[in-house]
Order: sequence, then C-alpha cells, then structure tokens
Amino acid sequence: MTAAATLTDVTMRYREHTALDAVTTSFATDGITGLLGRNGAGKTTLMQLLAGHRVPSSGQVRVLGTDPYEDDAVLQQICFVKESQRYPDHFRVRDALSAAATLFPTWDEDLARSLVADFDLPARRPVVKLSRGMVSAVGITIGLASRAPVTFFDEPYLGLDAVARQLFYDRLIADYAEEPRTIVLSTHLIEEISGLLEHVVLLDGGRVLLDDDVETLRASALTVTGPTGRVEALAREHEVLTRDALGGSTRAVLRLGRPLEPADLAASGLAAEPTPLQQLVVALSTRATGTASAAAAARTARSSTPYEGATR
Ligand SMILES: Nc1ncnc2c1ncn2[C@@H]1O[C@H](COP(=O)(O)OP(=O)(O)OP(=O)(O)O)[C@@H](O)[C@H]1O
Repeated sequence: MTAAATLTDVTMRYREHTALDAVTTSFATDGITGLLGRNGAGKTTLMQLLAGHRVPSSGQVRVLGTDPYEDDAVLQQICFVKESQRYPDHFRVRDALSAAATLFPTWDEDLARSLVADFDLPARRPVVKLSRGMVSAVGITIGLASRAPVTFFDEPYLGLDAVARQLFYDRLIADYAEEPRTIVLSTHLIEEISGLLEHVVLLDGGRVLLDDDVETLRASALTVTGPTGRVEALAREHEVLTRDALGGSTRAVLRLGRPLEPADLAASGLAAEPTPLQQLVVALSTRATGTASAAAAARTARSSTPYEGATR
C-alpha cells in the first residue's frame, strides 16, 4: 500500500489528558477508511493533526510526504470537513462554495453545482439561516467538490435525514470511482457506511485497537448459534467477543483463531453467519474498555506536563 498520510508514534496531550497515545497508522493513497471509535476516542484529534490544524506533543505526522503544519502547498491538497464547521455570519451558501473554490486547486465546479441541486441547497440563503442538516450538506458539497487528494470527513452527517445521508454515500462512492483519492470518514453510523469502506482504523482511549482491511476483518469473526455445549466447545478454541444464552441455546460472536468451514459447523448442529461490522466494532471496543480505562488512569497519574499542543 502507498500511504498518503501517516502518523508515527504520535502522542497528543491536552494538559493532563492524553488524547492520542503512541499512535502509528497510515491511510492509503487510494482508499476509503472508516475512522471509528467511541466518543472521546481521539478521532477528531487524529484528523486535526493530519489536516495540519495542530502539532503533536510528540511523534511524526506526514501528509503527501511532508509535515502538513503551516505548509501551504500541502494544506491546499487537504480538505477537512468538520462536524461543526462555522462560516462567517454574512456568508451565503454560494459564498461558502466560492471561498472553497479559491482554496482548492482541484475544485470541481460542475460537481459542486450538481451537489447543490441534489441536496436542494438554497444558494442565496445565508448559511446562518440554514437548518442543521443543510449546513452539513454544505460541508459535504465542499468536501466532495474540493476533490482534494486527501479528504477528511469528521462525522459530516449531523442533522442529515436518512435520504440525504444515502445521497451522500451514493455521491461519495460514485465520485471516488471517478477520481480515487484518500478519504477518511469518521462516523458512529458504522453499519450505514460499512459497504463503502475498504479499511478500518478503530481507536479506543487514544490508542489504535484495530487497523485492518474490512475484508480481513469480516473474515476474522463469525456469529455462531446452537446448543450451548457445542458453542462452548468451539469457544474454547477461539476468542469469545460476546455470548448470549437463552434456554439451552447460545449465540456467540467469535474472533477466529483459525478459519472455520460452514459445512463443518452445520454438521455439528451450529448455525453460522457473518458478524456485522458494527457489532464487531462494538464488541471489540467493549472488550477493550476495562483495559483502556486502567491504562488511561495510569497515564493521567504519570503525566503532569502542561499543554503541549499548538493550534492554528
Ligand atoms: N482542545 C482540547 N482541550 C482539551 N481536551 C481536548 C481537546 N480536544 C479534545 N480533547 C479531549 O481529547 C479526547 C479526544 O477527543 P476527540 O474530539 O479527538 O474524540 P472523538 O473520538 O472525535 O470523539 P467524538 O466521537 O465524541 O467526536 C476527549 O477526551 C476530549 O475531551
């Protein structure tokens, strides 16, 4: 994989709180990555570092081969669509789009116009008068029409209804097919976007819990249902992520130590089905919670350093 953006041993501290702890990961040049994790896991912080909005307390951040912080040449190749983007009070929708058009050399005006039409955005209306979902649609329009080689969407769908979210996903995948680039999307609506993702980075308590291709991830887990004794026999050979017993039957999500053949499972009276990505992520995050909170407490106790990050 050729990486467009990398973090090497990056730690980000805000006063006594460690938001990212020795994170090493990278994002492929052509790929859509889901940046997942619970509230406060460090997703926004990670994207802010890669977008050059902050400098890390320690470690190395590289985007398109250079440190993005205060590097105008690389910054105009990075588009960061924030969850709560603010625009100047007097900006109308079309002003926000014109400003973006001047920022990004790769801006596609035709694409911007067609997204404005699809999202039914009123071009002359001040952004401050838009509904929450419409402001999100402005951000999405900018994110896609920028055609920036490296694009971050940080929970870009706030307030968007289900139809508009589907429109975003459809346009994202269509535009990506036409112009492949590095897209990182943070979201809590994992199942909705699981079909778009090629790769997943899961953060938990500022650490990388999982960094894998979606296909590999899907193949690594299985939901098995059947008589409790048989499920438990299988559970001894694999890691059990979740387990629900009802009467004499048990349903377990297994992280597989070795591949399992559906035919073998069926022969032993067990039903097997793929584990949805969202369920797998929830199970892995839940499993990590105990360990992560203990580690966070230890880090907080260790660290008495003042604020070490800088904001632009
Ligand atoms: N400017 C800041 N000053 C102090 N603490 C901060 C600051 N920004 C973030 N944090 C803390 O760092 C941690 C990571 O925050 P971050 O916003 O990166 O998480 P997130 O994964 O994006 O969360 P969410 O899913 O809720 O948006 C949180 O505990 C947050 O409170």
